[in-house]
Amino acid sequence: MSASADRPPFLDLPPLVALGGTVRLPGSKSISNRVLLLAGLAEGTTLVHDLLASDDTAVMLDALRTLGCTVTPSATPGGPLAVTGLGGRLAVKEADLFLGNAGTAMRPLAAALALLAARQGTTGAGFRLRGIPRMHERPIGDLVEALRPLGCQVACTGTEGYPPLALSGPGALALDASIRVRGDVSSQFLTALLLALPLVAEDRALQVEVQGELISKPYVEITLKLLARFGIAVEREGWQRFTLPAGSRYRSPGAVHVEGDASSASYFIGAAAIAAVDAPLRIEGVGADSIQGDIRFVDAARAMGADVTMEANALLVKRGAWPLKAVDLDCNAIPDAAMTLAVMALYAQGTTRLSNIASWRVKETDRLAAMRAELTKFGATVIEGPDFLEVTPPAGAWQRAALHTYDDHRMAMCASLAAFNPLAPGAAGQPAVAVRVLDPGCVAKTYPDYFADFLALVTPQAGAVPVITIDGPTASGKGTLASRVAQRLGYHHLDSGALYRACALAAQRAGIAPDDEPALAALAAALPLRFEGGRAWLGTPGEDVTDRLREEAIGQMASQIAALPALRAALLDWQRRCRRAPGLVTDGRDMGTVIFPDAQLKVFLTASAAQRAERRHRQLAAAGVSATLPALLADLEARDARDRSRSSAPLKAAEDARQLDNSALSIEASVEQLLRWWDDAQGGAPHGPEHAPAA
Ligand SMILES: Nc1ncnc2c1ncn2[C@@H]1O[C@H](COP(=O)(O)OP(=O)(O)O)[C@@H](O)[C@H]1O
Ligand SMILES: Nc1ccn([C@@H]2O[C@H](COP(=O)(O)OP(=O)(O)O)[C@@H](O)[C@H]2O)c(=O)n1
Repeated sequence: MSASADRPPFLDLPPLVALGGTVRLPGSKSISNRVLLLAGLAEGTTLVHDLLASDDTAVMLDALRTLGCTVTPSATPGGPLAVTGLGGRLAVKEADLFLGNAGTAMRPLAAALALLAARQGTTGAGFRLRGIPRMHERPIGDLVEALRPLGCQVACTGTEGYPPLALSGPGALALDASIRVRGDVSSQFLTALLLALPLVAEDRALQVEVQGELISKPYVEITLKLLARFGIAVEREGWQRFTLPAGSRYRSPGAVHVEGDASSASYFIGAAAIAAVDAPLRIEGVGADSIQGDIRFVDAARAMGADVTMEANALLVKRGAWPLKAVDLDCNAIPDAAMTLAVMALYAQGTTRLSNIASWRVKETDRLAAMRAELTKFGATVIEGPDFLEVTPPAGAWQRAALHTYDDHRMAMCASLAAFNPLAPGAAGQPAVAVRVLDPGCVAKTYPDYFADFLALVTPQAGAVPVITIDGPTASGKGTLASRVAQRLGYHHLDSGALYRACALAAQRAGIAPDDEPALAALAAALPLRFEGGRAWLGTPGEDVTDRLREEAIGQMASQIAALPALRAALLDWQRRCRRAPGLVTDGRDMGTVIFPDAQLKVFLTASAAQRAERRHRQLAAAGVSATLPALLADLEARDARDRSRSSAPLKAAEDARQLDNSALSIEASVEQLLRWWDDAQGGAPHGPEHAPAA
C-alpha cells in the first residue's frame, strides 16, 4: 500500500542505548500466504492458526473471498481463521483481483488461475490480476513464459512480462512434456507452478525443470514442506527437476499453525547483537524447528558476533563480539534478511561485503540502490555493485538523517537499528542522533506493529525521549491539539486531565470526600488506571470509563481535588513514567512548569473565554448533553480562577513556553503551527531530499 493520509509522515526514533525483554513475532508472511492459497484450493475447511495480519495477507484473503472461498474469522480474539476451499473447482469464472504489492499473492494466483481457466473456462473478461504501480514493475515474464507453452492464455495487459495480467480459457493443456521455468530471477515462479500444478495432475505425473541456477532455494523448501502438509509429495532431483506424482490431489490437513516470521526476527536478532548487553533478548515464534530459510540469518548474525542460543521455537540473543565483525558473505540463501546485515555493518570494524544479492533489485523497491542511498546519509561509505553491497561505517560522528523507506517494509524495519548509534564504536564520545524514518507505516505489509514492539524493548539514551507539553485553560483545545500532534509524530499522548478526572471518579466510588487530602493522595498513589487503544480503563481487569470521565460533574470534582498538593505529588511519578520512546505529547495545566520542566517544546494554549465556552457548548451538544452558554461561561471562568490561584502547580505559562492564542485559528492551523515550532526546536528537519529518488 502507498503512504496514505492517516499514516504518519515520519517517525523520529530517539538515540537508543540498550534493548532487552521478550518479543513474540507475528506469523510468517511466506507461510501465511502459501497456506491461505493451499487452503483456498483444497477441498474442505482448514483452520489456520497464528496467521499474519498484514497488507499482503489481506489482499490474498480478499482474492480468495472474491473467488468464492468461505473465510470465517474466529469468534475468539487470536483464534484460528477458517478457510473453506474450492476443491479444485472454480466457483466464479471471472474476477478482478487487486493484489497490492504482494508477490506472494500475485505469482501463485496467476499460475493457479491460468491452469484452472484453461481447464474449466472463463466468462467475460476472465481473471484480471493487478496491483499497485510498483507491482506492475516487478517481473513476472518467466512465469508467463512457463505457462503459455502449456496452453494457458495469459495476456500482459500493460507491459509484456509484467502485471497486470488477464487470464482466460478454456484451452487444451499440453502437460506431457517437461514444464520449464527459469529460476534465476525469482524463486517465486517455481513456487507458483508447484503450488498450481496439483490442480491438473490427477491423471498423470508432471515434471518441472528449472532453467538457470535456482536462487532463494529455502523459499522453495517452504513450498515443498507446505505442499506435503496438503497431501502433495513432490519428488526432487537436486534443485533442477521436480516431479508431482500422478493422482496428486489437495487434501486439507484440518489445521495448520503458522510459525513466526524468520525475516522479521532478523531485526530483533540484529538489535540484540548490538544492544542486548546485560541479558539476552528472547524472541518467540521461530527457533531450531523452523522451516523458513531465513532462520539461517542466525548463522550470519553469529558470524558478525551475535551470541545466539536456539530453542525449538525461540531464540535468545545477546551481544557477543564487540564491535561487530565485518564479514564477506554470499547472501543468496537469505536475500530478505540479509538487508539487516547491511545496517548491522554500521556497528562493525571494517568493511562488510554482502554478495549474490541481485534479486534485491526486483523486490518492493531496488533495495541495492535504496540501501546505498540511505546508509550514506549517516556518513557511511557504501559501494553498490550489480549484485553486491559494501558497507563501511561512518568514521566519526553520525550525521542526522531522514531515511526514505520507498514503501518497502524492510527498509523501514532496517532503519530502526540505526537508532543505536550512541553505541557505534567509531562514534564514541560524539553526539548521538535521532533517526527519522519516513513513512514508517509501510511496515504494515508484513508487520503492522513493528515499531510498537521494537520500542517496547529499548532503553533510550538518558534525557533523549522528547516531550512536547501543551498547557492552558479549560476548553482551549489542548486535548484536541495534543492528540493530533501525537498522531502526526507517532508519539504517545498523555491527557493529564483524564488522570485527575479518574481520581475524582475513583474517589466518588470509594466515598472519599473531596477535601480528604490524605485519603485522596493514597488513592491516587495506587490508582489502577490504564490508557489503551484511545480509551481509559479503571480497575483490574479494567472497566472502560472513557465516557464517564468526560461528565461535567466529574470535571467539577477533578478541578476541586486537583488543588490538593498531596494528591498532585502522588500523581507525579505516574505522569513521568509516560515519557517513553519514541516521544510524548502531553496536555494539562502544569506539564511544562512542574512535570516536564525539561520538555523540548512547551506551548501555552489560550483562547478567549467566550470562544472556549462556545466550543464546550458545541462539544456537549454533539455528545447530547444540554447546557446553557452563560452557565458554561461562568463555570469555565470559575475553573480557570481556581486553577490559576491555587498554591500548588497553578495554571501559568512556563517562562520558556511559546504562546498560542487559537481564538481565530482552525484546529489544522494550530497543528501546523506547533509542528513548525517542533522542527525549529530540533534545529530544523533532518537533512535529505523531501521526496524519495525515483526507484
Ligand atoms: N483551534 C480550534 N478551533 C475551534 N475549535 C477547537 C479548536 N481546538 C479545539 N476545538 C474544539 O474545542 C473543544 C474543546 O477542546 P478540547 O481539546 O477538549 O479542550 P481542552 O483539552 O483544552 O479542555 C473540542 O470540541 C474541540 O474540537
Ligand atoms: N495537569 C493538570 C490537568 C488537569 N488538572 C485539573 O483537572 C481538571 C480536569 O482536567 P481536564 O483537562 O480534563 O479539564 P477540562 O479543561 O477539559 O475541563 C481541570 O479542571 C484541572 O483543574 C490539573 O490541575 N492539572
